[in-house]
Amino acid sequence: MSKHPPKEIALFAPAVVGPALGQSFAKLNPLRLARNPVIFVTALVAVLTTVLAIRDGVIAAPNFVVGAQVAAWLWATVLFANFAEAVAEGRGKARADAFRATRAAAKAKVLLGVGELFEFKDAELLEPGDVIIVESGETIPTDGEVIEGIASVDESAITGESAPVIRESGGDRSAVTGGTRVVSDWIKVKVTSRPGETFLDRMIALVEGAKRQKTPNEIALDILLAGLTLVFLFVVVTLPAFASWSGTEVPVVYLAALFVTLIPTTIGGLLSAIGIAGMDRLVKANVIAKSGRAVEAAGDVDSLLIDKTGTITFGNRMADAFEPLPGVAERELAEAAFLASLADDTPEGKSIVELAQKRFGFSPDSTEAVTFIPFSAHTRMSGVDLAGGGVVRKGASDAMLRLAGGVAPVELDAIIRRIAATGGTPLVVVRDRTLLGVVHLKDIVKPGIRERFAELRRMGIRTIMITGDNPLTAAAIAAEAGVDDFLAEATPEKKLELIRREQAEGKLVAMCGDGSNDAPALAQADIGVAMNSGTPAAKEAGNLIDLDSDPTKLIEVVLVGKQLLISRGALTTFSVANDVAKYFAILPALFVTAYPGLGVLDVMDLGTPQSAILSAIIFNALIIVLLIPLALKGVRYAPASASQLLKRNLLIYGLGGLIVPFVGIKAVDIVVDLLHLA
Ligand SMILES: Nc1ncnc2c1ncn2[C@@H]1O[C@H](COP(=O)(O)OP(=O)(O)OP(=O)(O)O)[C@@H](O)[C@H]1O
Ligand SMILES: [K+]
Ligand SMILES: [Mg+2]
Repeated sequence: MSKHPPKEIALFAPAVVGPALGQSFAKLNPLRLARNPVIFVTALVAVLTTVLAIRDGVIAAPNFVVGAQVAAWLWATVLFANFAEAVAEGRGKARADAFRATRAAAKAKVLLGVGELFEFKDAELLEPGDVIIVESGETIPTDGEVIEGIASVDESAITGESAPVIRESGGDRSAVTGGTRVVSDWIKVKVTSRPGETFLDRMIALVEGAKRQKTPNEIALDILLAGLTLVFLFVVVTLPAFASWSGTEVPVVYLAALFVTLIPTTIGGLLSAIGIAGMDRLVKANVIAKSGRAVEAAGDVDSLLIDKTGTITFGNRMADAFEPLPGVAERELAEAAFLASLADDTPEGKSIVELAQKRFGFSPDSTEAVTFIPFSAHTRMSGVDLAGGGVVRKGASDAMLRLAGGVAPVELDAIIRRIAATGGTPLVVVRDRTLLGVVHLKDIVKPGIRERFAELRRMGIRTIMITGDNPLTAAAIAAEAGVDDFLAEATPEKKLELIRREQAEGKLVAMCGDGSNDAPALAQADIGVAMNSGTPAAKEAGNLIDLDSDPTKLIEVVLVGKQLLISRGALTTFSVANDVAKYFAILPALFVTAYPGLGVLDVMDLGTPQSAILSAIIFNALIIVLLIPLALKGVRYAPASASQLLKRNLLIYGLGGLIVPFVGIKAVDIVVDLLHLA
């Protein structure tokens, strides 16, 4: 049964915390520490203070007791930062382990190309191009494309969704994933993945964060934090000169403590945990991100391109009626539509065949030898060339009018308008350049979609519906769904062009899609969400994959991205603001003998200079641990404009960051005093 990873992994689940504690020490490896400049510098200072403490111990200097404690707390600071990252990674690892357990070490039935003859082969030895047969009850051994047959497939091992899905040849539901199970019927599958490179393999690596790269934003923030560190280094190394000029001598360990409290250790320690947690939140929403960059970009998206059919509408467009032009019998129209759909394995084509059979009892075998012209999103039509020279086509009205070489007769126009006004798709049927009439394909706007678009508008995101349908149908659906704009009669080229145009205006564009036709647009978009049910080409081109194949998921992806950016901003603000209190703690402690006037800075009225320094360094370490839950869960986010959010966060995290340490350091100082630590 389903071993899908649990959705909720408790923040400090023992299975995560245990290994994370070990990892905190493993991450002391200088090569790993060096990835994080602020924490690396903190570790260097910890080494320095440790050496000084040993020296002071040997010569029994009076500074020893405080110095040794400072060194210990500096190591704790580094370990806490490592722990934050390890906990964030641990949640991903726990999910990856659950996925790993579903990997089947099955035997595959490889067809030999002669009838139904097959031989058994180890699943790990399957090569792209092999054709396998998978029958009811069997696990699909690797990724592939259905080339024959139709089956319901239980994908719960990967998606956690228990309802089986249909997988069939042709169309956009032909991709199957290794590790899922056929629950009825059979399918012939052409293998598309190399051993070890299946979707499940890659998903495990992504969820685990094994190849996590820093995003450009993270690198930029790292550079900024490193710059701040350098500035404070300069400040601190010049202090002894001032001090000696005024006749005070400041012990090096105090300077070291001051330095570490001043540099942005809080955000430095939590930065990578915030990024990992963002990707983990997406996994929880059943979306796999191929890069952290895609998640961040989602948070900044300006325009959202959304397919009409199947995304805004339910998309199982079904033929509902044959509407002939005056002078054409309904049966004649139905027969032409039937012929033009015989080899059309799109849902639209199949439904036309069904309707024609139901109404007029046509049978597929009675047809003359024919050449089939499959549907393509470029031509927006499909049909047959009959052996006797007849040409039958059905398709979008503009395409059919071009084919028939004329303008629409008023009667045709009236039918098209009537169908389009209800949001239906009119398919015009032409036989030998004669317009016969229209097939009415029905579609329904999904309930609740309007509210979701309203939510996006509140976030300042523009929604654009794209469809291959005619402008009238598009306008009807657009109005009903409440999108901001639409592009009708779209071909894959026009989609691509629209994305490029938006990007040229400096906008960040997101889109989702499932068909091979969508692959170029998915690749061009800044955020391309591919449906898991889609074609392998689409999944390859997207930078996010939605395991539930729910196109409205884009909205959640945007929310997670926004929350990631806002969490990082809020914690950076907090981190910088939070250092201010430390000047008030440490500066008076260092210089109050030389400059008694500095005593006014000691607003916290701390016990002794030593306890002040120790309290500041202890608080500086503890705040990292205290903020881990916030870094992992993310700052609360409700749709609002950027300026509202900025105001709110400056108030909470800026002001909070200023005030909290005054209270915190004072509290630690009281404890330090009580325990006579300094
Ligand atoms: N099987 C088919 N045979 C002939 N014409 C079709 C068929 N399916 C769709 N069409 C016509 O081609 C047009 C384009 O179809 P396409 O699938 O590219 O876009 P769409 O489904 O209308 O919109 P979306 O981009 O939202 O999926 C349709 O609007 C319809 O008029
Ligand atoms: K600090
Ligand atoms: Mg379509």
